[in-house]
Amino acid sequence: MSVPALPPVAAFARLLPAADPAGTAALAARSLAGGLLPVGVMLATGALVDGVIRDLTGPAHGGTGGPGGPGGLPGLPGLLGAAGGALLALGALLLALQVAVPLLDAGVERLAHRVDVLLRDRLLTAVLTPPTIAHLEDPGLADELAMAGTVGTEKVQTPRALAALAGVAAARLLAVGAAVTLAVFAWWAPLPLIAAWTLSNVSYRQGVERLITSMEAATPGFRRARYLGEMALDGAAAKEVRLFGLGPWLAERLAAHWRAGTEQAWRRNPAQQALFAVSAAALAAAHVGVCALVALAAARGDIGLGEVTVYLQAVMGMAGFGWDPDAHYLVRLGVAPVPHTLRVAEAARGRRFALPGADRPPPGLRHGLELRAVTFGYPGADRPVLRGLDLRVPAGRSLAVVGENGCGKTTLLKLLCRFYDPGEGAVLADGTDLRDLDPAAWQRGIGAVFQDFGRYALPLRDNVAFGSPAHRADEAALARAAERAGLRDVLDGLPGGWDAVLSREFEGGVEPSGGQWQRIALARALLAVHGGARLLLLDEPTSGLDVRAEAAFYDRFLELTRGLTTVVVSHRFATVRRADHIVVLAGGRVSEQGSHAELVAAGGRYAEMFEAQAAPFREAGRA
Ligand SMILES: Nc1ncnc2c1ncn2[C@@H]1O[C@H](COP(=O)(O)OP(=O)(O)OP(=O)(O)O)[C@@H](O)[C@H]1O
Repeated sequence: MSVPALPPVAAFARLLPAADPAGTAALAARSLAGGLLPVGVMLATGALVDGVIRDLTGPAHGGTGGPGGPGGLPGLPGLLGAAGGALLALGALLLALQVAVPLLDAGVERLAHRVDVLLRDRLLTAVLTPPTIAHLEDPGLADELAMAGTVGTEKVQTPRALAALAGVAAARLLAVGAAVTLAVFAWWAPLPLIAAWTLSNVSYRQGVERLITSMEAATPGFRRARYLGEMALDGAAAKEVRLFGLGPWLAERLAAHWRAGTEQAWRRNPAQQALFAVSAAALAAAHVGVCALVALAAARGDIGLGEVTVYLQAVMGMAGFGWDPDAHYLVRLGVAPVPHTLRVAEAARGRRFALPGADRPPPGLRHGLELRAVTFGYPGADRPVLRGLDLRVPAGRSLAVVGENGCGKTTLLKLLCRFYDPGEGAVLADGTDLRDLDPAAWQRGIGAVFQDFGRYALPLRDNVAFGSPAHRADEAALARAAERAGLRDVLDGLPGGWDAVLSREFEGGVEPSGGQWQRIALARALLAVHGGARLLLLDEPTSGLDVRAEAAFYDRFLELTRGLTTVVVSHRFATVRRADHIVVLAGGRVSEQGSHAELVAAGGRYAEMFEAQAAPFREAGRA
């Protein structure tokens, strides 16, 4: 089922009651008050003018002749005079406008924030829902996500849009009241004004729609521009930007992307300009015509001054049928992201929320893992990375995967995590296809250190405890994970200990070195194991470690992985050779497998790679 393609304003309006029923009622009341009270003000002004004239001209002219008119007890209007009654009514209406509207505005503002939260929540749920991550690498989704938060270069502000919407709704209501009032003068009098305002609406609406559509079409370019802008600010890129003199290139590319994105949006549109001119002429003619008729009727004595006042105000009030450039633009801009959010949410609907809850026990792994005839290619790629791969990973044993750059080692680990599903074949855990398991529970049962592991600008405690949030306060478990990951020295040197924030971007924060970060990631994976994970995945776990730390790691490799089903990807044979079983990946399949000794003896690709790494050390030893 697809999202019914409601116009953006309608789609937005439909969300309001779900976000905050009371706030929606406040919005409706605010619109009613803002629309109807001014109609009352308009009528009361007419009555006031009439009243003043009657009071001044006395009973002979049909007036009350002032307070306590002739004969009998005066009523309140009598006491005050006709003008006094109208003045009272006018005062009451103006007071109501002054008090009710700001009061209701508070409710509207709360509604705006709740809608914001609702939209964000839907987006977040939609993005986190799939257990796999392929969707996050889809440029189409990245564009939708960008448009769900911004229109072109403008960040969307729901509160401003909603306040503008209340204003537009009130203006429309006032316009209806004004049209009805003017129809009392002549039933057809509102018609030319409605027609002219509608024409002007069309011309403005076309312009804004064109602007928003072209801004949306330019989103991929704006995303690139934003990326370049972030590059200029990003600490990691800052070094190379300076070293390689990339500044002018960055500035030029950034400007080019902005230009390309905005050019289309602001291009002149002669058809729209012509429509705009015609609507302006129609508006002028309609106003002059209707006002002239009102004046003529007054000159003939058909209507009094009070009526003239009311009808002229009604003519002005009918502007609410037209286009308020500021308010309408704000509304349209504010609701523009809604269809994108709904589309992203719709695409994810029906799949259960997949974030593994920390309280959910990870499943055991008793027999092991198997990849059966797995063929897998990344979405959009023209060639598969893995082609009919068969591989067994016995439970409780360690498996090392080696192979040339780009042969698919990391991809294999990602399939084991079910970040992607294979195109053909299956990944099985204890004989069950991963697709038939609860993805959240499965992922919860894995401790992993990827090459691009997370470096969180948070306290060290959180950086490690993310592996098993249930053990966040378990000092002994944290200390053991730190110890086993070789983090003890790092910890001793940190001024804040476990509470030191790992980023110089925050006051008092520290910046760990590359190798220290790697040990932190390892500690996190080991804490996950402590929390019950039964599968440990290590992707180049020692690439950032110094010689001593690396030696300590592989000395402890057997201890770290004992009893655990472990898959380690590494180019370092010092680590690889300690695994129970080793496979060489080539051409998307396992090309060789066995123990280190068996593979060296076989004299194949593994032996070649091992020799290439060992030879320089042997020669250095001889020298
Ligand atoms: N997210 C992705 N989307 C598209 N292609 C990808 C993605 N990740 C990796 N690839 C491609 O898949 C192939 C295998 O990548 P993978 O990272 O699995 O190789 P690897 O054996 O781990 O390499 P290395 O030894 O360099 O770490 C490469 O050609 C790579 O370009």
